[in-house]
Amino acid sequence: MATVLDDINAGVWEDMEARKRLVSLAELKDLAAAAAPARDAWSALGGTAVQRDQLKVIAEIKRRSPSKGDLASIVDPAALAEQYADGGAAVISVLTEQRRFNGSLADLDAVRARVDVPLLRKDFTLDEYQIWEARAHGADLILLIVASLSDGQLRDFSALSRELGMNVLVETHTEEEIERAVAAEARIIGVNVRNLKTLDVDRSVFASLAGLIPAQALVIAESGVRGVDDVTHYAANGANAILVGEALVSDATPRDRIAEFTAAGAAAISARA
Ligand SMILES: O=P(O)(O)OC[C@@H](O)[C@@H](O)c1c[nH]c2ccccc12
Repeated sequence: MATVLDDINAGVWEDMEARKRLVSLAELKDLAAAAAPARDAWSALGGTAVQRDQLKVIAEIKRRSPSKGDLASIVDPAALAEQYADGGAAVISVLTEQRRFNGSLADLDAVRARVDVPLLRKDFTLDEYQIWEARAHGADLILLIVASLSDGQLRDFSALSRELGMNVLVETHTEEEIERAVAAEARIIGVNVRNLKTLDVDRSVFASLAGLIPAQALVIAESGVRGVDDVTHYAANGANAILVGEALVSDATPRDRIAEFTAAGAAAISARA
């Protein structure tokens, strides 16, 4: 039976085929070559040992989702990004998937023009075309979802991203997916507590899997942050960073929320040490 993820990926392919007819790979490569060099998301996320006592926040710009429906209209994504940056977000995630999340590359362009923090192009990466596209539009970090890719694709897509100066966030949801991420030499590994095949959220998945990730890698807790209790829970169980969407886009003062999450995370990490 087709999963939710299969359906999303099918739409992503169709939309990408349409974009390929408008912008050739050769044109994208020229745009990527002309873009300012990628920013260092690894360092921003505290990849250097010194900063591992902090909890970094990856703040996401997300209008809607298949699980929650409409979350926020976000007429001015750049203004939201500015609030995220002011609040101390280490990285800003911009959802560019159109059909289910109502995002676009135009959102990425608008955010890139406004803020200096590293940007994650958040999409369902299925083809190298999207990696060139990400770089051409100013992304510094891309998402690879293990459940959607073969081992060969994981390795090839990671290698291309690195050649373009970008980092890769490799997303997992099971023990086997973590093994595959590690085998592909992923340095930034996310555990999504939302199962993309069913959309069920189970926050306990993070605590049961985070310990399987090698110490050199950065561990990102993805999804399900409602407030400081969830932040504390993820930080206490080994997160170096959290990826937060809904709680920030539906908050009147996302800037303050990020500062609050950062403080709660640091407190939980010092209690764990
Ligand atoms: O809104 P939340 O529950 O804070 O979740 C954010 C982020 O983790 C979620 O948007 C996400 C995680 N992995 C993804 C892959 C594709 C699209 C979206 C996602």
